Amino acid sequence: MATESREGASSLAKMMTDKLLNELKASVAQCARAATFACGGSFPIQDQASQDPKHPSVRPIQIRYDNGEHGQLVTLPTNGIDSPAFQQLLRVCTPASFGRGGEEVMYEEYRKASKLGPEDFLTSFCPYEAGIIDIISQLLLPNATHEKDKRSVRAELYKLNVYSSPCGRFKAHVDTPRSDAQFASLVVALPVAHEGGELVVRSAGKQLVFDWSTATDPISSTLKFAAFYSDCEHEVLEVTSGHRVTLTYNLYVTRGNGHLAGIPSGLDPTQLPIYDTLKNIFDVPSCFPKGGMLGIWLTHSYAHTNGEMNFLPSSLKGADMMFYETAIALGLQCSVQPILCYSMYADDDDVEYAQPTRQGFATQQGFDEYVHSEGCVYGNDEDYMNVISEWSEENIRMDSVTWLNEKRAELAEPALAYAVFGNDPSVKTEYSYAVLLIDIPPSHERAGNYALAYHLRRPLTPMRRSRMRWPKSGKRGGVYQIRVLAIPLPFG
Ligand SMILES: O=C(O)CCC(=O)C(=O)O
Ligand SMILES: [Fe+2]
Repeated sequence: MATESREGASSLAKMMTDKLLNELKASVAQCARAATFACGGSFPIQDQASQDPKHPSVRPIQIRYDNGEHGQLVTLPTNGIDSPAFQQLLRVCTPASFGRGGEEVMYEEYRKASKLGPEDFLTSFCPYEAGIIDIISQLLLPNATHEKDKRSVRAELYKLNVYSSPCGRFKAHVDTPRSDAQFASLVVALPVAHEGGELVVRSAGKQLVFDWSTATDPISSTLKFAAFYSDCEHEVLEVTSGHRVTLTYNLYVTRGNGHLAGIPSGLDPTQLPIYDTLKNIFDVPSCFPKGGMLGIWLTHSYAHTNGEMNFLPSSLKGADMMFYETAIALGLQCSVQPILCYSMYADDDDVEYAQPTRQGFATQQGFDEYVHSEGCVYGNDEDYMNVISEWSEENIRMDSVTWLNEKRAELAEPALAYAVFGNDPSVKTEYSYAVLLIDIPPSHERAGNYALAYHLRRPLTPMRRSRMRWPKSGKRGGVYQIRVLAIPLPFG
């Protein structure tokens, strides 16, 4: 009888845990879907720019350039497309290339546009002054509230581009990041009459269309903009009439004091959509009574294998930042870690389908330095396992973590390179994924933690190292300068 009631209680606890975990998984999926990956807006153009926050406007935009003999000035929209100054601007622009496989190529089927580089022109337009950088900071770069060093956005003017009819276009692509600190791109559409040329931005199966055609605004007295994360695919559809003239900016995350962009961090983590769902797990003592580990595969790509530039967790974006903030607000220890999913026993799907964007850095550095400094190479399975295990301080098993979402193969980053010598000598690369691991304390340690934690804005529970040890960074004397936690993929 006693045994029966114990079994009954434990299956009830399991049902409860499953129910709460399913709610949490649905919430994680929902947050990732709803998370912002792009934003945009517009400003009327007036001779006197308005500082009124409810009705902001910008002044006409001046572009100064050199026609080879004299300095020239175009003011938009004042100088229409028939004006000599605008026509000359079109003539001094040169055909725009795009990057493919590490090379700059010209191929009009793919991209038909012309450009001026930032050394070839000056503009009076300033995205900071217009308030655009403030908007981007708030929507695309929320700060972690407990971090001392706040993050800011640095916008760097990249190009003036002209997409003209007929056939002006840029087919679907992902921008090449100019550095590991680049997290997004900004496009500002100048007031020049055109039709077509919509900018389509896609992320995780969702898409946003920014239609800046001036068909409904013939005098085109509006300035429009869009910003999107660097890992978003985007394209410029064909321009069907006129000229679509844009300024593009690369957006970098920098350390700032939180006020550079004029945005005090107004984020209240208890209002985040996932807060209540995660909190439910803690309120129920039968959920993870002895504690546990929750894992979330991060939903954006980060330069997480670059020890110097990754700025994690500060550079977390969108839904990832939301999960991190929520865990911290609940007083939980959590950590962003690279996880090396090595593929010795599993099939190589993850590696084959991965499309890493920063292959050069980690591969070259890892390989060269390993061979030179250690003077040895590895070729058989046993040695391969040695490399992997030397890299990780402690292997944890995948099944010791309760995963709340699926990993996306395209978010893998190259983490480890090594030489294989034999009949067919080659260099192999292993990839890692960035994950957020959240440590759940046993139920008797949980009560009341979150209220105090939210107040203090820092985790209260110490990380229980007996269960999981975090690799130290730069363990291999700076040879790799990246931290790796190796987890064997489950068989099959
Ligand atoms: O002009 C645009 O809207 C986007 C251009 C673009 O994708 C690029 O310059 O990489
Ligand atoms: Fe682009």
